[in-house]
Amino acid sequence: MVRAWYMDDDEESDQRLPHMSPQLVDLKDLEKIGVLYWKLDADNYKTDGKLKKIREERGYTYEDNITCCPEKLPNYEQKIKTFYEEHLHTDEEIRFILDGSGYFDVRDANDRWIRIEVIKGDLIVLPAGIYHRFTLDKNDYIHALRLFVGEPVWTPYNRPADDMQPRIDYVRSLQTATA
Ligand SMILES: CSCCC(=O)C(=O)O
Ligand SMILES: [Fe+2]
Repeated sequence: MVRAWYMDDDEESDQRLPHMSPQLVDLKDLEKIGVLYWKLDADNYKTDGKLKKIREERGYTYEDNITCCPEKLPNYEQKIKTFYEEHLHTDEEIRFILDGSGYFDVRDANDRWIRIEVIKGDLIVLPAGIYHRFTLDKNDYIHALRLFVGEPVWTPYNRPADDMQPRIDYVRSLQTATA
């Protein structure tokens, strides 16, 4: 099961540390803010049909993969910095972790940081318009599939991006969800 928690207030120390407060977050809480999660078999996903089914249901037609580690990611230092700047996208961010681990941080409805630990076999979908960021953990390694609906657009829009339509739509969806 995915592990998630509210982050502690320590903004000084290494982003790669867990920054775990005692307040845990469960899947239902993640669903309320539009974050979806599945546990799949990362060794057999090509043949067991489960990812295929999700892809068909959600229209994920595009796929490539990304390896984040100093040796494999071109422009590593810059990319790691960019991933950790608070941003949103106009589309879902979909990652299936094939190996390694890391943290996706997402803002909850009250603007508090929730840290989601992702490990091998985790498929996570962040909704369009959610403010978020990504960091590697102390193992400095993750290998993930990136999925997308149609031609991929990876552009991050750093906060503040409150006037963008996907942000407006996302905020509205939160209000409906909690009404
Ligand atoms: C887990 S994949 C690495 C991070 C990433 O692709 C992103 O933040 O866009
Ligand atoms: Fe992102």
